[in-house]
Amino acid sequence: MKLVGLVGWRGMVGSVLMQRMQEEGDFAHIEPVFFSTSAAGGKAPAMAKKETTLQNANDIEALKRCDIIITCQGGDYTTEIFPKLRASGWDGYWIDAASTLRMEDDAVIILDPVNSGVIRSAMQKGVKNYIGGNCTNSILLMGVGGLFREGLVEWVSSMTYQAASGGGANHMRELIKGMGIIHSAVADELANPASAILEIDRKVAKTIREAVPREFFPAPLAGGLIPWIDKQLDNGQSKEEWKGQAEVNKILGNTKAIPVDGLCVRIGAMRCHSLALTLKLNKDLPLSEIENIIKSGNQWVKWVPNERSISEQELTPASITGGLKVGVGRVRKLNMGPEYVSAFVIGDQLLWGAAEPLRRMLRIILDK
Ligand SMILES: NC(=O)C1=CN([C@@H]2O[C@H](COP(=O)(O)OP(=O)(O)OC[C@H]3O[C@@H](n4cnc5c(N)ncnc54)[C@H](OP(=O)(O)O)[C@@H]3O)[C@@H](O)[C@H]2O)C=CC1
Ligand SMILES: N[C@@H](CC(=O)OP(=O)(O)O)C(=O)O
Repeated sequence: MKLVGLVGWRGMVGSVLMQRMQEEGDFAHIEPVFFSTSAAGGKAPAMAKKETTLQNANDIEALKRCDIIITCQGGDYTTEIFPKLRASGWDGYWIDAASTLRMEDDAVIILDPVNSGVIRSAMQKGVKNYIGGNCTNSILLMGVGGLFREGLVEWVSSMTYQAASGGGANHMRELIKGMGIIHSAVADELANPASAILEIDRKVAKTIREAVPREFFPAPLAGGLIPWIDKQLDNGQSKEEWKGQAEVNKILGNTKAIPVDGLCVRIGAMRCHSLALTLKLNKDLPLSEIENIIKSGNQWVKWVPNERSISEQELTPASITGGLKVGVGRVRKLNMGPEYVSAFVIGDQLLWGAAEPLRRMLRIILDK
């Protein structure tokens, strides 16, 4: 059995990964070795088999024993450890959730329901570095990958609504704390149906400005939004916006880049990212054909007809969170012309956006 090193397993992405690996029986096919940057020598989690002690995640010799390493420890860890590990002569498979290596020539961005051809051809060529994509891009392609597969997309504008979980566990906690603080500020007035709504609104606005915590987010997210995600680039894009075109085209293995651009916005959802898309197709296709192509993208597409009631119920974080289905709806022709099509895509960013492609890559390697 292959020795598989697991680094970052107790973090937020890592915990979702462990949960999914248990659900899918992945541990039956591997000999796991659990690593930690903070608790080496401690007890490994219950999924451990022979190796029940936590190994030091910074110990190159310990890592070198592994045939495959999966890490969700983050970009700093990858930057520090990966070059040393390769320099030591380690030739195993490196599967990583962090963005550090995504755009390297010797790395493939993994999203096998969309790019299994790219992955398999890289494996044949001996590529050993397989990196999970940015959550927003993975959800975009899980949703409307069928249109890209058919070569129909001339360009796409992607306006995003991204959940707090994209920042990490502390960001999710800050969002909930903020919601509680806002409620507490007007709990008495809310309990009284006769209280004046403008007074409630005044108190809420003051609370959002002055009392909602902003230790992790740069501005209050509860009751608000933040129209910037990640670093600022010289061309005015945020780094998150830049990743759209760079990663989507790399995932698809395109030689000629399809333009992908838009604004990325943080909203007060917990772990579902949503995207409002404008797609310019290179043909005027009937909507029924567009629907069939989108549905044929992969088995996780949850098609939602463009009708009010079902869209309100099914294309929401409440409906999508915690599951692998990626909702696609609001598909219609836009006033700009018959080739311009809208779509709303929504997915759990910790599943397809982070953990799921990693465990599926492990199975691809094990099955090869
Ligand atoms: N959040 C997201 O949406 C996405 C994240 N990623 C990538 O995954 C990486 C990991 O993200 P994420 O899982 O959110 O990071 P976390 O901060 O939740 O976890 C990272 C590590 O922090 C350490 N840690 C310290 N304190 C705690 C604690 N109280 N509970 C759990 N772990 C703790 C753990 O390492 P140890 O056990 O060694 O101490 C853990 O493995 C990111 O840096 C990013 O590169 C990729 C796609 C999406
Ligand atoms: N930046 C994403 C989450 C993330 O970790 O992305 P990446 O893996 O590209 O750094 C968000 O905030 O929603």
